[in-house]
Amino acid sequence: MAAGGSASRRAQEARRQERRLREQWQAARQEARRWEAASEGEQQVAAQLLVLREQGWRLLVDRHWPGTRAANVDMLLIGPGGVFVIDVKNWRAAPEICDGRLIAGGESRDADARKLTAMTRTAESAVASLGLSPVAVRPVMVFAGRRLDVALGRIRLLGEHNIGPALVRERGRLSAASVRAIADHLERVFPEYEDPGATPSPQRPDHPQVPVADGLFDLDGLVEATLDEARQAPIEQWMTFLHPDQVALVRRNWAGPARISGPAGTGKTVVGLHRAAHLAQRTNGRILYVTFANNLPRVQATFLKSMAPATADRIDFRSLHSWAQEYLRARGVSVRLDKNKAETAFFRAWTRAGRGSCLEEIDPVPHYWQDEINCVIKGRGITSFDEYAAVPRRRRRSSLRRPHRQAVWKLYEEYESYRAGRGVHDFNDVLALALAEAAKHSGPAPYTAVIVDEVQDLTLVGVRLLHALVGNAANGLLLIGDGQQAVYPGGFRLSEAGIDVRGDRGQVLRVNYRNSKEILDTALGVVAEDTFDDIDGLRTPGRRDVDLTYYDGQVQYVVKPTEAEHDRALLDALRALSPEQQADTAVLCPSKRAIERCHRLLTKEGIPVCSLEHYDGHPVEAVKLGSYRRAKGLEFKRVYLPRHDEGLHDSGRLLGTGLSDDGQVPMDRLPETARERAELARSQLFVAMTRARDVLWLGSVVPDDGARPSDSPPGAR
Ligand SMILES: Nc1ncnc2c1ncn2[C@@H]1O[C@H](COP(=O)(O)OP(=O)(O)OP(=O)(O)O)[C@@H](O)[C@H]1O
Repeated sequence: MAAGGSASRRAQEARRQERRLREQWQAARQEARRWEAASEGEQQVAAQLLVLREQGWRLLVDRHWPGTRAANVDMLLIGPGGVFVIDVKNWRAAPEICDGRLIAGGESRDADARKLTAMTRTAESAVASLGLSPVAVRPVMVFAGRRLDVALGRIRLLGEHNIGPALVRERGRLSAASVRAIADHLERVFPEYEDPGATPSPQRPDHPQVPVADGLFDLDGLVEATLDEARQAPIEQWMTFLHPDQVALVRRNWAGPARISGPAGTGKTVVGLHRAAHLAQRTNGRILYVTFANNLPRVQATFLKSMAPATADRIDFRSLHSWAQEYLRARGVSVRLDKNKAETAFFRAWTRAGRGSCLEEIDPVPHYWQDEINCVIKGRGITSFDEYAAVPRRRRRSSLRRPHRQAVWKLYEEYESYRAGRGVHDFNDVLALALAEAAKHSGPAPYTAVIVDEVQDLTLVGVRLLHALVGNAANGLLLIGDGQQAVYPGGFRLSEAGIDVRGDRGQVLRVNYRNSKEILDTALGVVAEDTFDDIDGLRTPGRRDVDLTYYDGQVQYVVKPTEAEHDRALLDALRALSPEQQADTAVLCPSKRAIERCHRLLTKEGIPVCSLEHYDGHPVEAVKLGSYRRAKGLEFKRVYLPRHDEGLHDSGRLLGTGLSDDGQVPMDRLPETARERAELARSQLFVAMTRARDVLWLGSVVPDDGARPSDSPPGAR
């Protein structure tokens, strides 16, 4: 279609809108004039808002504020954009914001702002029972006869002529049925106001006493806003409605650090995001929302911006290490993070102190010992051998006697000496330096609240660092995670970080909103035998009880005798998807090598690919491709796991031990470190599988003479 054609259609539509709005405006003016109780300013504002009624909004005027003896709420407006608590001001002087304070005519008007915020909390509580998140309830101060649009913390200050267009422009979050149900509910909770001291008015409702000004209606603004709104997609359901238990967590007052746990897909991140927005609405400070992974903060920031745009600029979404580096730089502490040089330092140390030592008898793979240094020694901030000799090595399977620990310590000291000699830091050093800096810091905390998502992936030092930023302040630290989804070696307990989340400060979510029974059962089957220790010290069986809400969804097993046939089946399945379907599809692989291979396959076939490293949550018409680890915290309608069971066999394979790599070696006969590796590989596969909403595609290569049964791949048994 030529551009001219669509421009003229748009102009026609705008003219139609304008006619309709003119008629609605006339009717609205008549109606507003009948409200004798309302002040002149209120009548004028009401007339502007009544026009919105034709667009699906409900306006409740002059309501009693429940819980008070005789206070009223000027207006409640409920529509596609949410619930708005409106206070109308007819001030002689123009409102101004100075240093975060509301001023008019040189006088502070903060009391008015506080009162409106308190009214909004009453409305929030009223709709929480319907599952409406506080992000959907917003306070608005409207100034009769003025034009303005500014924010004062959570409150939006709008001129009489700006309010209509501003509200129509809000992204659609409530359906017509929800608007009706919420408005009916609020009508009951906020009954009509009857002024106890008022003398009966002599005026008759149909005798207009207060003239409502003509010609001030912002027709152009409203037409433009209506057209804009029609172009916007509505936001996701979960960005407005939660389970009442989730809303309760979002709004809860915790006296100190708190924790939310629960199996995969139970809405932990959803609660975390709503909580971040809620805290940003209630305080003036900044909120830090941290995860271990680099890609997740971008996606979460995108979601939050759609969900609660007014709070977005006060919430920092960061990965822990990038945040820590920036924190150090801002304090003038020099950091020379160099992953490659640190890696070289380790291998030099291994050559000198590891190779040929008693460590090789336990596990000949240097990476196992590199993990020991990273996750156990440095990850826990251990600086003396005595400490290391006594430490419980959580989630590490090998039992190390004193001579082994001495050998590890020697390797650690060699590594540190090489690393320091090269003048570089590793990732653990960055966190340790930041922790030292945070411990020194006095004065106001840089953040009002810190929310940590996927906390099980952090090290003990990482958690201590984030705790140091807010201490035990009320509503300060919230830790969200699930020990079953730990994808890195090692571990810690919250008590070791000095964090106490006993009683109501440890909450568990149990309802899965993401996976169908078939998909979840398949995923749980992978980790069924793996009892895990969570960060609160609780031992939990691998197969957990989960309540399900989502029933559509299927697992597709594709078993082919050769790699070529397997790859062809994958490509055929992906090519059969429409571009919109591809946009909600992920291909996940256990290793970098497997990702590179898949990337070549897909691009050669002309299938558009977006690396998970670059995905930021905005829809892209391309298949997402990345590692199991990078898929953490994300979800897709369709998830493809090519050769999904190979990682399991590789991890069980024992280098130099003579054990077979066909996966048939009984688990209890595998050496401890191989069992640990296999367990970690299963956790990663579990995470990848639980990313699938509608379709989980599990590919396997089993040669015709293969030892493995062809109807049910091992990963799925
Ligand atoms: N109250 C709700 N109503 C409907 N859907 C919900 C609700 N809560 C969460 N969801 C849906 O469930 C999905 C999973 O939520 P979320 O990602 O927060 O779970 P999670 O527990 O953090 O998962 P994981 O630990 O596997 O990363 C969300 O994408 C959202 O679509």
